Amino acid sequence: MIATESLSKRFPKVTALDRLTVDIGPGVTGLVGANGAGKSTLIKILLGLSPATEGRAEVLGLDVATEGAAIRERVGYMPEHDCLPPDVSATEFVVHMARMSGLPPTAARERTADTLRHVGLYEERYRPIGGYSTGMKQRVKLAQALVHDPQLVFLDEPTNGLDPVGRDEMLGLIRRVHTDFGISVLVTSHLLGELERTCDHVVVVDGGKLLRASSTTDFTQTTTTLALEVTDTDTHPDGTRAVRDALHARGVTVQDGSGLPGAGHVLLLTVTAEETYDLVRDVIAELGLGLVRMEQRRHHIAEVFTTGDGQDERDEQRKEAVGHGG
Ligand SMILES: Nc1ncnc2c1ncn2[C@@H]1O[C@H](COP(=O)(O)OP(=O)(O)OP(=O)(O)O)[C@@H](O)[C@H]1O
Repeated sequence: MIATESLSKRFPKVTALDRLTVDIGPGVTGLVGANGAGKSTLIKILLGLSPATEGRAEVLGLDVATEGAAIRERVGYMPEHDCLPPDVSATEFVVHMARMSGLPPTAARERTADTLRHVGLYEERYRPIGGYSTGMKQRVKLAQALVHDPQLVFLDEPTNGLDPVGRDEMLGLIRRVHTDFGISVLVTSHLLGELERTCDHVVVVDGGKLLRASSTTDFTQTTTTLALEVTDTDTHPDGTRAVRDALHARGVTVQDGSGLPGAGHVLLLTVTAEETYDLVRDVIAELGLGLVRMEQRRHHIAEVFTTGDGQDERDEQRKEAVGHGG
């Protein structure tokens, strides 16, 4: 759906995108990064609204440098900032946007009614937008991005300004944009946890650079830690040590987790493949020990942000994003 190759955007004082190469397929993809990471800049380049300084990019096989208009016909865009006229109703506004994208009057009205219903605006749709809550405004912005039945939508921070309930509702809507209509979605957020729940794929950018791109399950599975606690027996008075030695002998790296508060005799091991679980089960059975606890500590995407040098000015934002995202 989207392919970029060494894409850079330099402003006089800042490099917003730095040789970004990424491929994004169909489905719901999250573009994650702290404020200023370059997400909005990337979206504007992909829509053909802002030229890249270097590199190239394609959206739906169309070149962003030369085919911006064709891209915007096929792609919906929900901008980050409030851009709605306060004195017209949602219906009037969305019909207008549908007409702007080339739909004839009747089709524009029908599509508007369907789309507003889909995003959860009913009677309120006839009232002026100026009196809407933030959540309702976000829904109108989403509706105008969908009304011309695009193949792909770019949603820039759609949960901004929403309370937790509003956020969950918006994330549910975004999921349904794909499942109900087959429209692929690129959604940005600085809140990592919410994209982890909503997206099939996640692309993480930091300081304009690609930090990581993979499926959401890869993100979480490859970093799963297993906490393990076993009983002691007469044969193995220190069951924890026996398991650790046996797992070591089979090439599994095990850490002693007993230093952790309240952890007791706990071993921590990194699960790299499905077979690790079988191996653990076999080792415990062979030693004749009882299993007290086997618990997954699922790591979050947020952790990709904690592996850097931890020194630059983006740190505070990362921490904030991690804190809100879990
Ligand atoms: N028109 C511009 N002129 C100069 N600098 C810009 C311009 N647009 C963006 N930038 C800078 O480029 C960097 C990336 O900005 P961008 O808006 O793409 O980030 P973002 O990840 O979308 O964050 P946010 O969610 O805060 O918008 C920032 O340092 C920003 O200040």
